[in-house]
Amino acid sequence: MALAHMEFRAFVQALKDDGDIVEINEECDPNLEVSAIIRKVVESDERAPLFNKLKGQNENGLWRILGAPNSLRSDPRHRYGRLARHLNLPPTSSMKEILDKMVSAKTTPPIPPKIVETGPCKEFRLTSDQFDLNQLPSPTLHQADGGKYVQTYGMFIVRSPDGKWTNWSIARAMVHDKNHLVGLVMPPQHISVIHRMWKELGQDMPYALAFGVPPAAIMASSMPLPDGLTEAEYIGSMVNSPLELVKCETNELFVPSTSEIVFEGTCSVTETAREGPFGEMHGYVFKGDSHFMPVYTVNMITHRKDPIMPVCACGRLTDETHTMIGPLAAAEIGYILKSNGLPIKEAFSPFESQVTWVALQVDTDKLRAMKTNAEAFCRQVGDLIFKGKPGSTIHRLLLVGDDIDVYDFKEVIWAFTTRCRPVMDEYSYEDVPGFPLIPYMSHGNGPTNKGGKLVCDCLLPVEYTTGKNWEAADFKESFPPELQQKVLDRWHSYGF
Ligand SMILES: Cc1cc2c3c(c1C)C(C)(C)C[C@@H](O)N3c1c(nc(O)[nH]c1=O)N2C[C@H](O)[C@H](O)[C@H](O)COP(=O)(O)O
Ligand SMILES: [K+]
Repeated sequence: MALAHMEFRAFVQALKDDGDIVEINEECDPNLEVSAIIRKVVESDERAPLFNKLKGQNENGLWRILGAPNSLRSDPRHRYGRLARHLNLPPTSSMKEILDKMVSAKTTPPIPPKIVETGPCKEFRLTSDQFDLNQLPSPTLHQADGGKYVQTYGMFIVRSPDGKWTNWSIARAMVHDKNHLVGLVMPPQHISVIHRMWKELGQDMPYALAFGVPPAAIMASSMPLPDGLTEAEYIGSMVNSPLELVKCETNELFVPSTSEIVFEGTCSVTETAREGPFGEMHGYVFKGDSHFMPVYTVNMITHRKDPIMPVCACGRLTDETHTMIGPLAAAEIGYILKSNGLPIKEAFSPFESQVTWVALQVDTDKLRAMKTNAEAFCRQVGDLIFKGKPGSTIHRLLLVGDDIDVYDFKEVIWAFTTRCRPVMDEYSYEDVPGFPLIPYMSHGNGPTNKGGKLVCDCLLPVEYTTGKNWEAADFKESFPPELQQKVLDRWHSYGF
């Protein structure tokens, strides 16, 4: 068996070994029952449900479902254990260690994938007359959804027409009919950039949609890595070994050879169909709210025996859209600011902000050495992030001092509510791309795709000049260390 971060089935086994899976062997209905269970799981950080028996499963077990593949564990010591298992890190890893791992390949040479002749994903092949996506256990995830969202944790593989850039990313897609999907393809995402390249050529875009890919790959698929970067070689470098890919049957693309399930086909550059609504990452389904999006033809399905389809039943906290989209964007944002010489130490997207904020911990010694001022510094940060793609899903950047742990929301919200004077300490951005999935954008008062962003200065003026001139009125800062130690040592003998 391969290592968990390199093969999905090994990953599922690792979760079982961690006692982090509940196997459900009684038949469940992919129409709402499965996602109701997953929703209850992710709203209570329960163990991940593996549905072994589903209505509509075919004679080769196509397919089972693993819900909540990358959500949180309730034990605080292993809170991010499922994410850690995606990256071959210890289950006790912190979010900082996980995100540091995700940016580690920025400074190591890419390791191109290795092409292999065949692999487990080729055990079964179904041509389009041999399957019906409506008969297979495609799940309906929220009762007001516009369709069966079969694609929520698979990896789209698309390549520029000149073959130079292969992009791996997650984007949602629902069943359109027995052999078609319709999916969200929206700017500035790379799948949309590459789709437009094919559209200019007047040719439909070949794609592969691989489900149950190496966990390290699905993490990078959800990260806004630079334009033109081929995730396969970034991941190879990150895990320090080449990914093994095998060629598709019906086009020139390559998929991870151990993928559980692979859909192959072309994405139309002319034909669109109604897509959505979908219970999305900010926790809302707006009834009847659909838009015309590109139609994907599924020409072939290949799969392993008894394959497992990973499913993210997204919505309110805390699921994969929160543990991945915000934090991975924060990792990229932090990297961009540091590589532009700005004194940023840590970057994180708090779940409690529904991952619409990124908190940036500032090295205030370095800040003071810059002899800058609040407006200039905040504008420098905002211009770098809000005008670029990695910041596209983020609407508030909070600058906080060295004493604030950005991975702890209690710390972030304390600094925000006490050090950032509303309006005066906030720098607005209206002439930048906005994130249309946030309800105050899609169903708000202003333009859907533009503006609504702020840089919030949660640094007090002294932090720019002479440094922190206060003590926190708390146990840690308002008592001499020896007294703190004495109290801790005697805590039980006092009677607590
Ligand atoms: C982890 C994860 C990420 C995403 C999504 C989901 C999950 C679970 C869905 C559950 C399917 C919900 C949907 O909102 N979804 C999604 C999406 N980006 C889109 O353009 N469209 C989408 O429908 N991302 C985020 C993208 O994956 C990242 O922004 C990534 O950076 C994109 O890659 P690239 O274009 O930067 O290469
Ligand atoms: K990506």
